[in-house]
Amino acid sequence: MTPRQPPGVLVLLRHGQSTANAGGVFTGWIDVPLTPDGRAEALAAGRLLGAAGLLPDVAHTSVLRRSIVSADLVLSALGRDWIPVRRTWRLNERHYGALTGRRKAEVRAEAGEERYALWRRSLDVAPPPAVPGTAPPAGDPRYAGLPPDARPATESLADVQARLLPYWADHLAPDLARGRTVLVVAHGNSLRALVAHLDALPPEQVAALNIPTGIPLRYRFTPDLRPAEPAQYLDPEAATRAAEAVAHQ
Ligand SMILES: O=C(O)[C@@H](CO)OP(=O)(O)O
Repeated sequence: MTPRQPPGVLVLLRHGQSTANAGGVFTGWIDVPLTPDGRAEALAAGRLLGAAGLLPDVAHTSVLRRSIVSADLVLSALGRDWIPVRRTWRLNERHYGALTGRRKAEVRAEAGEERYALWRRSLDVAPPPAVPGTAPPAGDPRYAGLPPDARPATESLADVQARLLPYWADHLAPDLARGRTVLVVAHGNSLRALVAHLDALPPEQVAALNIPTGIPLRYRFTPDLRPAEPAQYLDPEAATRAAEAVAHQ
């Protein structure tokens, strides 16, 4: 029997700061660009990966440009623009329903602290659905091939997990099983959904989980693709500070 290859390393990265992040706006599936600071964060993430000797063999992004451009910047900083990159709507940010495009401070004042926290961080509560035709995927050609039952009007974090886990099983896990270093550049809530799954977090820990922009999070695995140790941010102090800032938005 040939011995199994040791699994590869997974690096999760939330895109750099977007214009909506900077403006305190619920983003979801809106396709906003990075700010200049966000571009700098992505380049710095590339340098952190290089310093840690983590050179991606393959990358995966959502179909939203803040993740696409962040991945491009990371790979260019590493001189690895040539690796294969796959894009999927399954890594998109959580669809924020009727909150999409609204200012967070305004929603919090209207809905109250408790509902605001449930909408942002609970596992099961989805925001109210978007009025049909007012938010992507409506009218956006990148989603033209999505079947009607995969076109969200809102999503809870559990809904995000349900659409993301097939991608983990079909693409991310097989890349890792082949020993590849796998870079996933995605979003605050799609990464919360993946981390909650990988770390088997109970709902109360999911509610307290915040992912900072632009700081790589490294996972090493056992042969059956369970985390071999707690995942590590490549800049832990900056990650703690930035995650607290996200929590208090
Ligand atoms: O607006 C969003 O789509 C997300 C991530 O930016 O925000 P939050 O951290 O409130 O879930």
